[in-house]
Amino acid sequence: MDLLLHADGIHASYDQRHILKGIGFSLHRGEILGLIGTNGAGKTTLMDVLSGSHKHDSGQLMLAGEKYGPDSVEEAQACGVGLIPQNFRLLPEQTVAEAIFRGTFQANKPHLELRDQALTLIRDIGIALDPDVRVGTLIRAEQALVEVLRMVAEEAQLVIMDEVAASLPDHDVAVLHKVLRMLIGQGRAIIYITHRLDEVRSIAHRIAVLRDGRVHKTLEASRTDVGELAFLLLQQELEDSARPAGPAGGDEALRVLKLNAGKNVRDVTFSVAKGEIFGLAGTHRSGIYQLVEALVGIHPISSGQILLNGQAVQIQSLEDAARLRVGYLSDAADAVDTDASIANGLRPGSDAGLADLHTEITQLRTVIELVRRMRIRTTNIHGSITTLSGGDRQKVELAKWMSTDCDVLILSHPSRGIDIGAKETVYKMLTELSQSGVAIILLSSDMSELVNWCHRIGVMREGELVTIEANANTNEDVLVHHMLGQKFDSKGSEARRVKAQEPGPLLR
Ligand SMILES: Nc1ncnc2c1ncn2[C@@H]1O[C@H](COP(=O)(O)OP(=O)(O)OP(=O)(O)O)[C@@H](O)[C@H]1O
Repeated sequence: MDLLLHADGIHASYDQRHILKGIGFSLHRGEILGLIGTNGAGKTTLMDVLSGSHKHDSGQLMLAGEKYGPDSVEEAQACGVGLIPQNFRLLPEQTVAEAIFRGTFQANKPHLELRDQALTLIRDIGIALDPDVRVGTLIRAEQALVEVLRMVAEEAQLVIMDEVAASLPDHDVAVLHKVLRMLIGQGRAIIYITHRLDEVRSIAHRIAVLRDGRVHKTLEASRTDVGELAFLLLQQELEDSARPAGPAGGDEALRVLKLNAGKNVRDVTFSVAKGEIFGLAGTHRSGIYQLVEALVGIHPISSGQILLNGQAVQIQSLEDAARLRVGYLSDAADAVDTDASIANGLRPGSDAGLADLHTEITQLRTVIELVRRMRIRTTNIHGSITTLSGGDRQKVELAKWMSTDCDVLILSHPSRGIDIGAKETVYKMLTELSQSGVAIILLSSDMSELVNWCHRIGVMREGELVTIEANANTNEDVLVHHMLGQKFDSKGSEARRVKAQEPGPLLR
């Protein structure tokens, strides 16, 4: 194969903190290199170096046989290197055609010409996207495809994808993978970062395991398995988490009665007990997001009732929800308060200025314990949240909600961006929280997570709650079947991501 990129002895740091400690690897045209590593291992830093947003201190990069070391994103782009970050940088008001050509030399062409070119690209790739719709109205899977098309329009030879599939359901991940295989068929190369080990095995040719700023090992994807990858990452076997045994059995904490919210939530009725973890599954257009947003007052309710501890309540804003002790962790990219320090982000109530010395010390002990337990990589808990890796920021946000005094806690994709080791901790903490009597509603696109973590799982499709499954009577395939409204048999969870090749709505 034709060598595209070679990295040798790459070192990089932030504020005197040595992050990359001599990275070496190579990448060929037509190849997908999976990159895995625990939170804070240095994956994003390495990608920032390659895509021109962070300068390395020493070491050598060669791209297509030439010395490479971009000083800016634009320079990297001109050399054929493009990055798709986890939080897409799309402007919601732009049309698909404008978004595809944004930042390219073609962006100033007349609208109709851009539209025709976008249509050709869309057709060549074989996906179903309307070039005239605004990107703000697309679901995340469609936005991911727009970002991929932007790479094609930029004529990127090396495409870097940083956790792009996080929080996408399996059938959308399968479509994305299909498009990526098409891109490498055209001679491009891809670096694919993910925390999902089954996914990386199904898409990558080789997998590089990054540990503490170094490439610890590179493996052929076809010759490894999830167990070996987990061991290489964590240096220990992954614990088998037991599925919740039996129903939660507490008194009712929340009851939702014939709730209607626009056309996306129709006649939804369910209840969640104290101490229960209640999962919610559904595609991006199923109405699950509007349902939870209606429960916390973000999305207006047209009719129906919400009862908390048997009392009917009106929740018209997030403030109402907080007053009624209903917490909500959304999975929106802008949810993290970037001005806060790590300690303040983790502190329950977090009004540090008013605390007496004793309270302050107790709170700091709690913060230090959380940092240790959740394996947050930091040398300074008073430093800004922005100095944390993406996964560690998510842990701070999650820990804050878990230590807030709520009766009902709604968590949307709580493990997004969190590595497999810390995921186990998250599950233990959620279990402890539910055992203390909190009712938890968990939205996830990861069916294994729902099955492993939840007492019962409700599935929404086309605005309706089509089933509520008791944990003991369900599995991932049954949930996907209800989500899509069609039979689905993956023959085992590890193959699920590879086999979900049914032409979904995204493919033509
Ligand atoms: N802007 C910054 N300033 C200071 N330190 C930073 C900054 N960005 C990242 N770091 C530190 O660099 C280390 C590596 O972070 P990086 O984001 O590369 O990790 P990662 O492997 O991508 O993690 P994740 O899986 O959580 O995304 C972390 O310990 C983080 O605290």
